[in-house]
Amino acid sequence: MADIGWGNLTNSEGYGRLGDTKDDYKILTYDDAKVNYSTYMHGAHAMFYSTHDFTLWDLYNTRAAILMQMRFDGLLGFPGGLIDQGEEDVVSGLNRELEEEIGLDLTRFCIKDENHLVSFLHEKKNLVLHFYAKEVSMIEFREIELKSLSAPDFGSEVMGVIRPPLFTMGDGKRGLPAFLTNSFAGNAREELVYAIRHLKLLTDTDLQESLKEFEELMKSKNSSE
Ligand SMILES: O=c1[nH]cnc2c1ncn2[C@@H]1O[C@H](COP(=O)(O)OP(=O)(O)O)[C@@H](O)[C@H]1O
Repeated sequence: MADIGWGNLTNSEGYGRLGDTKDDYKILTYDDAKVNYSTYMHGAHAMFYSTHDFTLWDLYNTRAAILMQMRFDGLLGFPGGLIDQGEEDVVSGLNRELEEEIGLDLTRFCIKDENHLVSFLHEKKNLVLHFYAKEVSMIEFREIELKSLSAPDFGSEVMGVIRPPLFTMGDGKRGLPAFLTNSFAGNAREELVYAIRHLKLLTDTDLQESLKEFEELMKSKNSSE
């Protein structure tokens, strides 16, 4: 394919380059990230979720609705992005991205520091990624989801919102294990798993089993390529 270059993306495309491994990301405290890594590029993403008790086909408890998105680049991720230089702070930058990407009503659902869940350092990319999670009611979740269709970035930077399945089907593979084999932006997969574990959206045993099946699926996927 002809090299069409990066144009306006030249200065930021390196942050999203593929090939990261799980080990490239180290957990940092929020304070450490802000105080000791202030010269690094910072990015922030948010997970809106609502627990619910719906059982699909009288079989699978869906447990929680989580909002993720299909991005312009074919990767799955959470809404958010890089914090522009000159932006007051990380959450202000994140809320700006959320308004653009999912049309979030900031008067009701804006992200605050207290929603911070975890931060990661990618030393080689000089990048710090912050991750936030906000619980809303199921009615509010539906409202956020529907409003995303009329967000400024819908259809261009964001191709649609999706909900990851949290259950595992009878074959032990389809459902969450298969979902996790998709391609994710940055460390969005690890963030999703971290949130499921720390917000106790699945039991430790169920999550461990899903992760084991996911590893198996990845092995067979890689060996068939
Ligand atoms: O959901 C996510 N979780 C964690 N990292 C992500 C997620 N989405 C994108 N990234 C990473 O965050 C950085 C910023 O990418 P993003 O495309 O969100 O920002 P931008 O729209 O401001 O360029 C890149 O390193 C990308 O790989």
